[in-house]
Amino acid sequence: MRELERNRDAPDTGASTGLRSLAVIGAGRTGGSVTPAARAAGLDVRVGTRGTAAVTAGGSDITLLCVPDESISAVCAEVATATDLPAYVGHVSGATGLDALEPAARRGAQIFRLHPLQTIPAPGTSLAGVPAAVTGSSPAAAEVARTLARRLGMVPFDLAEEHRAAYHAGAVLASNFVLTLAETAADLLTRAGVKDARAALTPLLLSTAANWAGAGPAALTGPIARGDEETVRAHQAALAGLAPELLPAYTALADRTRAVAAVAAYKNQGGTPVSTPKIVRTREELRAALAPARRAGTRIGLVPTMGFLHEGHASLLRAARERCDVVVMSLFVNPTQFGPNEDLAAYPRDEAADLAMAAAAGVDLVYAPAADHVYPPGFATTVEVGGELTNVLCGDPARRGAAHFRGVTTVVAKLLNAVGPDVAFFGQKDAQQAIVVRAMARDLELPVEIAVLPTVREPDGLAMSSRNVYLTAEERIRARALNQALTVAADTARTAGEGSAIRDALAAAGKVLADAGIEPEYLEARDAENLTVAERFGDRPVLIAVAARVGRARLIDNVVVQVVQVVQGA
Ligand SMILES: Nc1ncnc2c1ncn2[C@@H]1O[C@H](COP(=O)(O)OP(=O)(O)OP(=O)(O)O)[C@@H](O)[C@H]1O
Ligand SMILES: CC(C)(CO)[C@@H](O)C(=O)[O-]
Ligand code: BAL
Repeated sequence: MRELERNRDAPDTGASTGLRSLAVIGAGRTGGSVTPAARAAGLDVRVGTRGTAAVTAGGSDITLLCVPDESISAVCAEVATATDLPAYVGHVSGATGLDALEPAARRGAQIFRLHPLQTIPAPGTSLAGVPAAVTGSSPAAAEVARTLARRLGMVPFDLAEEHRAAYHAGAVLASNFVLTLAETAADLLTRAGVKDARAALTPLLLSTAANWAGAGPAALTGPIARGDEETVRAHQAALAGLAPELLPAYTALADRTRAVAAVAAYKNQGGTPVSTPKIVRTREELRAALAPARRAGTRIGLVPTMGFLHEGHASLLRAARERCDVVVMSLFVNPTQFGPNEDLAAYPRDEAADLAMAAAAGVDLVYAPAADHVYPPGFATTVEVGGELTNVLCGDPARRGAAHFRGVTTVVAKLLNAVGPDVAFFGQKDAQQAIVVRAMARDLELPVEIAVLPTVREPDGLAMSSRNVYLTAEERIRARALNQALTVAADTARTAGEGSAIRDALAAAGKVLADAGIEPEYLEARDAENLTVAERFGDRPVLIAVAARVGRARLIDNVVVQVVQVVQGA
C-alpha cells in the first residue's frame, strides 16, 4: 500500500498506480458491476459478503463496501476486526456519510466514498464513463478513490462532505423525480384518452434530456419560455377539472420554469447569471425556504421592490449580495400605497425580466405574493408613522397624502415580519420613504438595519425609475430638467457657502424647471434627517426634493447638500 501513496501523481493506468488488490463486499447490483470492471482492469479482486467481510478485506489494498445503506456501518465494523486491516476503506452510497465508516477509521484506516452517479439496474452493468462523486477523509484517501474510479472506467469528481445531502437531492431530482414526472404525464394523457401514453411520451422525454444535456436552460421550449401565460392558465383550469391533485405541483413547477426561462433569456443576451432564484408566493413557502438559513444563523438581506426592475434596483440587490448570506427580493405592487386616482392598474409589470435581473444579481429567493394573500378578507391593521414625516412633501394632503406612506409602512412592516431580515435595503431616490421606514423601524424596535443606497441615474442624470417607461421621447428629454434643477440648486448653495439662503437655490432650480416647461408639484428644501423646513445651508444636511408630472409620469428626485462638512470627533 505504501507503493500506492508513493505513486499518487502517477498516471492511473495499469500497475503503475500501485493499486493491486481490491476487496468488494457485496455482490448486489453495484458490487456485481464493480467486480467485473475491476477484474477487467487487472486488479486482484476478492468478493465477500456480510459475515465474511473481515476475512475478505484482510490484506487488501482497498476494501469497497457495496452493501445496502443501512448495513454499511455494521459491515464496516466487521471489516474493522480484520487482522491485516486495509489501508483504505470506502463505500458507494450517495446518501450515506463518511461517518458510517467510523469503525475502520478508528482503527487507523483512511476512509472514502465513491458514488456512481448513475442508476445501476443489475449486476454486470458497465461503469464505463459513469461520473462518480468522490469524498475522502484525507487528500490521500480522496486520491485513492479517484484512482479506483478511473481504473473502473468511471469519471471522478470531488464532492465536499457537507454538501452530500444537497448533491444526493440533486441526483434524486434528475433521476427519480424525472421518472415520477414522466409517469404523472403519462397518467394525465391516459385520462385524456391517449392509448399507449408511455410510448407516446418517450420520444419527447428522450429528446428533452438530450437537448438539455447539450444546451442547458437554452433548450427550454413551450409556453413559459415564450411568455404565453394564457396557455399556462388554461392548463391550470384543465387540471383543476381532470386532476386537481396535480395542481400544486404544476403551479410550483411553472414558477421554477419561469426562473429557468429567465436565466436562459439572460444568458442569451450574453449575461452570466449568478443564481437561479427560487420563487415563492406565500408566507408559508417563504418561511419554509428561509428556515435552514435562520437555523444556521446566517445573515438575511431583504430588498423590497414593486418590480419592473432597473439598475437602481440592481444596485440594491448587489449590495445585499455583498453584505448578506441569503438575499430575498420581494416583488409586489402594493395596492394600499396607491391613491384612487393613481396608476395602480397601469403600473408596469414584467415578472420574467425581473427574474432575469434577480438571477444576474445573485438573488436567492423571490417573494412574489398575490394581493389577496397580503391583504386577505378581514385585513384591518395598519402601521402609520405620524407627524411631520408623513404630512409633508409627497405626504402633503394635496399630493399623495399620508395614506400613501401608511400603505408603504404597512406593507414594509409585513415584509419585514415575513422575511425577518438582518438588513433591508432601500434607495435614496425615494428619500422620504427611506426616512419614514427608518422611523418605523426605530419606533417599533424592529431588529433590522435599514440601509439606504445612493440614487442610480441614467447617463444624462435622470433618476432611474420604473415609471420612466411612461415617458414619450419628447418627455424623456424634458425629464432631464429634474436632476439638472437639483444640480443647479446644490451648486448655488455650495458657491454661496454657509448661511446662504435656501430661497436663492430653489429659485435657480425653479428656473431650470420652468425653462423645460415643467411645473413642479413641489420643490422644497428640508432637513435631511427630520424633514423640518430648512432655513439656511450650513452644517446640517439639507434635502432638496422635487416632484413633478411629466406627461403621464409623476417623477421624484432629490439631492442632499451639506455646505459645511462636520469633522467627526472635532
Ligand atoms: N434610481 C434608483 N436608485 C436607487 N434606488 C432606487 C432607484 N429607483 C428605485 N430605487 C429603490 O428601489 C426600491 C424599490 O422601488 P420601486 O420598485 O418603487 O422602483 P421605482 O423605480 O422607484 O418605481 P416607481 O416608478 O414606483 O418610483 C426602493 O427602495 C427605491 O427607493
Ligand atoms: C418599499 C416598497 C417596495 C413598498 O411597497 C415601495 O414603496 C417601493 O418600491 O419603493
Ligand atoms: N417608488 C416608491 C413607491 C411608489 O411610488 O408608490
